[in-house]
Order: sequence, then structure tokens, then C-alpha cells
Amino acid sequence: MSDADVFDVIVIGAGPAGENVAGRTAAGGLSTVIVERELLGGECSYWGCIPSKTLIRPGDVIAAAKRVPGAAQAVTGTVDVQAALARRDYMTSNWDDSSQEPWLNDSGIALVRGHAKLTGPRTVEVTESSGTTRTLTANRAVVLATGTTAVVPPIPGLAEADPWTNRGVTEMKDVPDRLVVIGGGFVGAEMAQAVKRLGASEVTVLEGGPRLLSREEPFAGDEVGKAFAAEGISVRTGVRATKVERHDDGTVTVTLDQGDAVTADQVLVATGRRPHTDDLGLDTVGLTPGRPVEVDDQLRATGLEQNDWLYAVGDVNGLALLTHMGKYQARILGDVLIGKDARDRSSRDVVPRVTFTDPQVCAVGLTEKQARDRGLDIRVLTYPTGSVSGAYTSGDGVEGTSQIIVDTAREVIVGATFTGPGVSELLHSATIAISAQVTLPDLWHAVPSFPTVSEVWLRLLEAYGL
Ligand SMILES: Cc1cc2nc3c(=O)[nH]c(=O)nc-3n(C[C@H](O)[C@H](O)[C@H](O)COP(=O)(O)OP(=O)(O)OC[C@H]3O[C@@H](n4cnc5c(N)ncnc54)[C@H](O)[C@@H]3O)c2cc1C
Ligand SMILES: NC(=O)c1ccc[n+]([C@@H]2O[C@H](COP(=O)([O-])OP(=O)(O)OC[C@H]3O[C@@H](n4cnc5c(N)ncnc54)[C@H](O)[C@@H]3O)[C@@H](O)[C@H]2O)c1
Repeated sequence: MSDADVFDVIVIGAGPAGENVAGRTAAGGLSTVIVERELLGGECSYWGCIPSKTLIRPGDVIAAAKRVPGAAQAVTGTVDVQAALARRDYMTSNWDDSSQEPWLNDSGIALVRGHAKLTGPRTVEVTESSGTTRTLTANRAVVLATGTTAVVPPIPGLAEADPWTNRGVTEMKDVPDRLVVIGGGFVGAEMAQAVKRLGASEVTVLEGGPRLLSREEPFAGDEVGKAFAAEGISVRTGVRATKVERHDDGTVTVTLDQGDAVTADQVLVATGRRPHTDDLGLDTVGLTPGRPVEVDDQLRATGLEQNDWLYAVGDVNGLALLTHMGKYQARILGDVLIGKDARDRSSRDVVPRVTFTDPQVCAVGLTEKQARDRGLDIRVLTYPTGSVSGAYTSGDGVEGTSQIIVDTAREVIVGATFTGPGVSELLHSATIAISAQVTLPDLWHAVPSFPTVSEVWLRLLEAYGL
């Protein structure tokens, strides 16, 4: 082995989590290499956050304009699909990552392209696209940041029907006239509405659970379901697909356990994610392939005999499958590796999340059920998001719910949910209140500007009795 293959830190996976660890360890003076088998930037940049939010945006802007008398009259046409798709192509750099390489160079991070596998403690074998293998050794740490891939459930005929996953839908070259979506979580709900607003005539969401967005407060999924119905998106809850068939004419039929079937031009599978750990050599260090890599509050993999060399950040550790949380973990881990006593305080209980549907669903911390399951003595306070002046001035028909969950013993907020059009920017105020454990009497002195939707804070605090 040449000296060139020995580094302080080896990071496997150059998604948002891996890139951020590497940036921090390199800046901290540790020699760092990052290994990537696909595109620098990961799922988020090319098949996740960026293309999905770009595809959602045109319909969102039009809906917002239609809520404003005066502006509504100016909206007379339909979405220019080709322009919207071209914008998506621009935002994903046409799935070309060459613009990312200079950042690695400038940051002093070495890059090896290929598929990486652990072959034992501190050693990683990389198979490059040419087929040659290279063995890398880490003096300090190997960081797993390999992310996740879409689950395709074992429904007879589904895999053979060549369904879209998040990749197919975010890469779409045309908008299907009819789309059936299996799964009504984050991906299913966001993309169902995006495709409908890009011009599909029929979109049907098949959700196995009782409502859309089942990880959030029940009112959130119900409100999104109501909005979907109003714009002609069909949502069927409590259903299971029993069979999928792709026909010779390209259409696809999903047969349901309730006896009927839905036929469409395309099927999108959005039923969750599984970690990229099946072909990562986890067995060579005593961990189970195919499972998330469990970590402690310094992102150190647990369950190893010799345990101060393997770490995992981002989706692969299963804590919070969101870009900003992976990047947060990466910043904590970077600090740990350069010798600071940093600890992850947020990935379990203070996770902010935004579903970019219209209405948006934004939440941080615990849901009411989670708080009750923990035995907390809570008060749940709600106020209609649309009943403050800032909502009225932003347009007609702004509806939604703002809710905080107060731990009455400590008089602090442990969970918050806001629904309504464009409320995502409200969320960070709640994240600050929860993570910094600001008491409600102190929050009373944080005065929201008039007329902003943030005035829901004032109403919630009044409902608490302040
Ligand atoms: C449709 C969709 C929309 C989303 N929207 C949002 C959003 O709006 N906001 C948000 O916060 N999150 C969103 N997410 C989630 C977000 O994309 C992920 O949380 C994020 O990409 C995780 O980052 P990561 O670095 O952990 O993994 P990834 O981004 O998955 O990157 C992992 C990288 O590791 C590489 N890799 C894997 N195995 C190996 C190996 N053995 N050797 C070498 N390289 C390897 C992969 O090629 C990949 O590039 C969305 C996800 C989807 C699917
Ligand atoms: N805006 C965002 O931040 C954003 C957007 C998209 C994705 N993400 C991340 O990606 C992750 C994955 O998203 P996702 O939507 O794939 O998963 P998810 O876990 O959010 O939702 C999956 C849904 O599919 C349903 N389901 C599972 N099997 C089914 C079946 N056989 N038939 C019908 N329904 C079935 C589940 O009940 C659930 O409602 C999310 O957990 C989130 O962390 C985030």
C-alpha cells in the first residue's frame, strides 16, 4: 500500500452528510478522503430535495397568486411544463457533478470514485469503475454516509412494472396524464400534488394507513387530504395493492385489496427508504448488513468490539432522514473527530421537518401522541393559522392550524406543528424555542411583527393564559 492510500479520515458517500463531515475534518487539519460511487452531492441534489422542490414551485406560486384578488385575474394560462422541467434540469446541473469537484480540491479533500466496502477495522476497499480495486486505511476514523434508497415492496408484479421511485419522478421527461402513487408519506404527498399541478389529469394516492402524512399530527394529514380532494387528487386510505401489471400499451394497473383497480400511465412507489448498508462490508466488523448503523450521541457506531473508529451520519443511521439533520450530525461529528467534546442533542427529539405540499405541514419536536406516550404532563394549544392579520393580507382562503405542545412542569414547548400555505418559514421560531428550552413566560416578550403570520405565536401564548 502506498502512503497515498493512508488518511486520517475516510468518508464513504458524498451526499450532504458525507460532504459536510469531510469539509469539517479537512478544515480541522485531518487528511481526508471521500469515496463516491455515483454523483457528488448525493440523493438530495439530484433525486431528492432539489428537483422535488423545483418541480413543486411553479404550481405553488400559481396557487398563491390565485388566492390574491388582483393577482388571480392575471393567472390565465397553464404551467409551462417544458420550462418547469428545464428549470429542474438546471437545478440538478443535468445530473452532472463536475461543478462539485473544485470545492473538494479547494478544501483539500481527496476524492476516490467507486464503490467502497469495509474489509475490516479501519480498512476500506474501493472498486473503481474500471474494475481496479484500491485499499484505503484510516488512522482515525471511517465515516459511513451512504444514505438510503427507495423501498419497493414485494407486491406481485410491481418490480417488473418498472415503477418510478423518487428517481423516476424527479427525473421525469414528460408529465404522465394519469399517475398512481403507492404511499402517502413525504414523497408520495409532495410528488402527487406536484405532478397534478404540472398538468396530469388524474392522480390517485394509495395509502395503507388511515391518512396522508401519518408521521405527523392527524390534523395535518387530514387538512392535506382535504386540499387534495379540492384540487382533484384522489386519496384512498386503508388500502393495499395486491397486484401490479404493466400492459403492452404502456399503461399500468394496480389491483387493490378492496376488489377494484386503478389504471394509470405511470406508477410511483413512495413507501419509505432502506439504508445503503447491504453491500458495505458491515459483516467484516461484526455489524448486520441491510440495517441502519446505530450510533451514540457522538455519531459513533455502537455494537463494535473496538469502537472508536467507525461513525455514521445522515440517512444511513436511521435517526432522521432529512438533509439538514444529516448536515447537523456531520458538523457534530467533524468536531468530535478534531478533538472537541461535541454531542448530538437534536436528532432524536428536536427534528424540524417540512412537507412542501400546499398547505405545507411543518413540525418540530414531539407530536401529541409521542409526548403522551412518554408520560409528559402536557397542554395542547391550537389556533387557526388563517385567523391572524398576516394571513388575511397574504390572500383569501388561507387556512391551517398552528399547535404547540407544552410540558406544563417546565413551562417549555416540546412540539409544534404549523399547517397552511407557505408557513415553512415559521418553523424555525419553534425550533429555537424547543432546542433552547425557552420558557413560555420568556416567549411572551418575543413580539411578532404586525401583520405577519408569526402572530399565531401571540395567540397560542394567550391561549396558554399569558
Ligand atoms: C423525493 C425526495 C425529496 C426529499 N426532500 C427533502 C427535503 O425537502 N428536505 C430534506 O431535508 N430532505 C429531503 N429528502 C431527504 C434527503 O434527500 C436525504 O435525507 C439526504 O439526501 C440524506 O443525505 P445523506 O448524505 O445521508 O445520503 P445521500 O444523499 O443518499 O448520499 C449518500 C451517497 O453515498 C453514496 N454511496 C452509497 N453507498 C456507497 C458506497 N458503498 N460507496 C461509495 N459511495 C456510496 C451514494 O451514491 C450517495 O451519493 C428528500 C428525499 C427524497 C427521496
Ligand atoms: N420535505 C421533506 O423534507 C421530505 C420530502 C420527501 C422525503 N423526505 C424524507 O424521505 C423519507 C422517505 O419518504 P417516503 O415518503 O418514501 O416515506 P414515508 O415513511 O414518509 O411514507 C411512506 C408511506 O407509505 C405508506 N406505505 C408503506 N407501505 C405501503 C404499501 N404497501 N401500500 C400503501 N402505502 C404504504 C406508509 O404508511 C407511509 O405513509 C421521509 O421519511 C423523509 O425523511 C423528506
